Amino acid sequence: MATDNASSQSTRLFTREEVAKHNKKGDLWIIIDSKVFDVSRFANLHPGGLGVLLDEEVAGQDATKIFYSLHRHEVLEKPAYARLQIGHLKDETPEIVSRVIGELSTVPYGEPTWLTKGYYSPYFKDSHRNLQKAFRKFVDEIIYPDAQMCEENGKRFSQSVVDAMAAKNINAMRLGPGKHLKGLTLMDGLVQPEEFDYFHEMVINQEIARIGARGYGDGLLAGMVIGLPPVLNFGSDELKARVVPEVFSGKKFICLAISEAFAGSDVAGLKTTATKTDDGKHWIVNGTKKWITNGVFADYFTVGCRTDGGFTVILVERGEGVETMAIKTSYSSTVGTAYITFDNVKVPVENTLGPENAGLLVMLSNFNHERWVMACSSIRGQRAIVEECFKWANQREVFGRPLISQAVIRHKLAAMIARVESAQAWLENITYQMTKMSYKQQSQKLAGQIAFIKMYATRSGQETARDAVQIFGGRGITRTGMGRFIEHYHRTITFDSLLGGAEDVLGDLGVRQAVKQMPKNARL
Ligand code: HEM
Repeated sequence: MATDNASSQSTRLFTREEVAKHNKKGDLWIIIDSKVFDVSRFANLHPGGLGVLLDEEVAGQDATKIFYSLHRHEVLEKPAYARLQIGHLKDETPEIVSRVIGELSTVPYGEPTWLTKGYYSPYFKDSHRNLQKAFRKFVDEIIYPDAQMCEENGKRFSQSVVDAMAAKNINAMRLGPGKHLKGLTLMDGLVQPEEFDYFHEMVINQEIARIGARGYGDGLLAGMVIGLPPVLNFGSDELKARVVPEVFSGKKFICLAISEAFAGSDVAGLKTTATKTDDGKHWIVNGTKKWITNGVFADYFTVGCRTDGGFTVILVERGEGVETMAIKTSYSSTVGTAYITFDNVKVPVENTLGPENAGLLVMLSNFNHERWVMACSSIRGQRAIVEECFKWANQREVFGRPLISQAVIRHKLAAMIARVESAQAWLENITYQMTKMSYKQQSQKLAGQIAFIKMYATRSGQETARDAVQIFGGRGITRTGMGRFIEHYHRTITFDSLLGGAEDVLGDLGVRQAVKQMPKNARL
């Protein structure tokens, strides 16, 4: 994503006849979208080989069509390649535009309806639209380049990105509406803390999901999104006053440490223990945790522990007895997914989150919001894949015709569009309900709906991933080039389907919730 810098490279003007004279090894020009490139020296270095550039339909010719069937437009935006442009054709102007930072996509279904020109929505007000506009620019400019780099090199986000987010209080907004926003200037004052609602939060979640870097998306403080709420909602005032500002400002990192090799969705089966010292002033925590997002670099761990009378949540600080090791998963190590061991870790009892032995409640109270956040991101990630497929199907030619002219491809696109549109519409409805309900009402009335939408979002995402690979063919399983976002999505969508509860567990939860509401007198 960048501005169209190639077209400003040179103002030299050529005719097609002039370009055609440069058609041999050592003197080789080509035309791409009315821009003239001198590839004489580059040809030997061309990743696709020299031979293809010497083809009589390419050398000295207009190679626009063939170029775009083999390369993403971003290739021409890379400085190393952009500088091959020596001018452009007289009386012709480029047709293909680069994606401009911060702008909306004009590809059909590339944006949800509320962001598509000519459509309406009852949910989004000016403050949502203003936030979306400013935040998209922020994501394109600051987060996207870092995401692409880190996803590749496996390192965690650059601190400058987190600092920039903190300066606009984006980290605080990711925790949703609530008292924690009081007195903060949100996105340079675009939204007032008291008007910030779940639709604003949806905007933040969905814009971040556009970066096409699933691992980095989780690496960028997903641990805070799930690990800090128990501190905010159940921590003592002293604990909150110390920990929350450190985390919001990006100076310290936090993660949620519940799942273990012994138990995942089955919270009651956890084995990590916390026992009180004789003087009652400390907990001694022992055990292991697995698949902990951001655990590798976390300073704080919101840990689910077995205690004498049940289950208690305790905030453990990195220190003696805490070891974290990176787990290699199928997304990149930029996430900081950890295996954690707690070996006789001494924690002040003041770090207990919520009442002793009421830890299940502490955890459950967070699950709905966490799953809703995941649904927001997953649905937006799915839409980005629909856009990729739509573009590819239009620009790719097979058997002399665009791919989109094949009924089987249109059929796949139809199913993809229907899935993402229905998921987004359902999500907006649930979000609207959330804006009208207290947290308690949400737990009573929306736990099932949220479980279902999370299940539907990730199940439909996996179908879309499979269809997208079929549309892209070999490119859909290749990490670089045309299909790189498809390959990435196909590899990482499985994460969405497991985090926050596996699909079957969520589906079952939703039905069990509904059974509880079943009227006793209902009969066929
Ligand atoms: C300024 C002109 C060009 C530049 C800068 C360029 C650059 C590249 C780059 C960076 C790749 C690696 C794959 C990727 O990152 O997408 C590539 C692959 C390739 N290029 Fe080019 N290219 C140019 C023109 C052409 C033209 C005109 C053809 C016409 C046949 C061509 C044919 C290929 C082929 C066949 C591949 C391999 C594609 C694959 O593995 O799927 N390139 N090119």
